[in-house]
Amino acid sequence: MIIGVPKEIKNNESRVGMTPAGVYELVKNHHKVFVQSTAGEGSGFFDKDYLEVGASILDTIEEVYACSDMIVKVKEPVEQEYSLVKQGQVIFTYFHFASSETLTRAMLSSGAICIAYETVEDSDGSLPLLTPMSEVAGRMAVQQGAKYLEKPKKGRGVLLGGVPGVAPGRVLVLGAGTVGTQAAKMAAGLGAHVTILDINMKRLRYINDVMPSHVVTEYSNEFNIRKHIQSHDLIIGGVLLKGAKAPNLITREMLKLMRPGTVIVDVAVDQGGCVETTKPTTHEDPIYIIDDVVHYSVANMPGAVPYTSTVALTNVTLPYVLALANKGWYRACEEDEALHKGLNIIEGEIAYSEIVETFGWEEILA
Ligand SMILES: NC(=O)C1=CN([C@@H]2O[C@H](COP(=O)(O)OP(=O)(O)OC[C@H]3O[C@@H](n4cnc5c(N)ncnc54)[C@H](O)[C@@H]3O)[C@@H](O)[C@H]2O)C=CC1
Ligand SMILES: CC(=O)C(=O)O
Ligand SMILES: [Mg+2]
Repeated sequence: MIIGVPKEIKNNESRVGMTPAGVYELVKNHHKVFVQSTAGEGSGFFDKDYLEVGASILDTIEEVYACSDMIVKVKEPVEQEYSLVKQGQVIFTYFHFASSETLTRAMLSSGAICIAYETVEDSDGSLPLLTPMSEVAGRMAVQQGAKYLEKPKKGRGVLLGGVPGVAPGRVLVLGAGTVGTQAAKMAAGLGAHVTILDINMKRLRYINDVMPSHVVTEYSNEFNIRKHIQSHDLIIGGVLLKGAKAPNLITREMLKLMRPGTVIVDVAVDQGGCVETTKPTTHEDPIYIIDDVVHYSVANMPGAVPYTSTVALTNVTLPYVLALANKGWYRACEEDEALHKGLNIIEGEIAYSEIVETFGWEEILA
């Protein structure tokens, strides 16, 4: 098979879909790999590193898409790439379709096979290709939140750890999954008081067992959310309904309950966000303010730490890339239930029911 690795063109996205280690394995399995020139530079992998393990380097993104049976990348294709995607081509990447009807329609009309990292699902319900990036984003959420709580950044002017004689800052985490757990761990490490909410009691029991006593679990309901947003300095959104639009746990009207300078980091933005006023932002221009509440909602947070993120991501994607290349997408998905769940669009038809429900469409499921 011919596999293409384009350079990411989303704002400040410096990750790359494959490292030289991945090329090495594919070439060993008799596949041909085309990497766009400088695609790996932002993550510390140079053209010569790819050439050494048998890749060919192409100058333009057009050439990479044109010659490849399968494209392996990181983020969803952006508008400039829509017309490059070919009928029958496999695109293996994050898509987050539920957050963009435009992207969904573009991929439907391309005739490609879209396999989404974020919906590949193991039999225990875990999401092996989302987890490492959620680990990065959950940890980063506290770093970013702490920064925007500073007064010159428009925050309340609260130091999360506090100091002797002054109470620490308060962090409210919505969702006790991967993002939420990592965020709680980092915030607790800084000395902040943490409240974490979920509707899954198993997750709350786990958090209660492993975290220090200044991380407090509570059930997620509107009453508790309304209460806590009034007294917390930093709110981190890490809620997920797999493949679907995230629920709006904080409505526009609830912003008025918060103190001026409260910071919301809505990590769930890539699935539409769990705050009604969330809209996607970029690393270049990451925040906006509504009702004196600072909103940070960058949809590709791990893109800012590509040295860590590229390796963490490609560690887990490579076995699937190899299976898709060795067996072809149909057999690879037929033989692996986890990968099968990654199928979102197959040659013009939707294969993941939550997308249909999100947009209220009546297309027949593939
Ligand atoms: N912005 C970015 O750069 C990134 C965003 N993400 C996104 O972060 C989100 C969370 O991802 P993960 O932590 O991996 O998901 P996860 O599936 O591990 O955790 C989600 C949690 O939300 C909980 N939940 C569902 N409904 C809830 C409610 N009403 N109240 C409270 N909790 C509720 C679930 O029970 C689950 O524990 C996803 O949308 C993911 O795509 C992940 C990585 C990077
Ligand atoms: C998961 C995701 O959206 C990201 O890593 O950018
Ligand atoms: Mg207010």
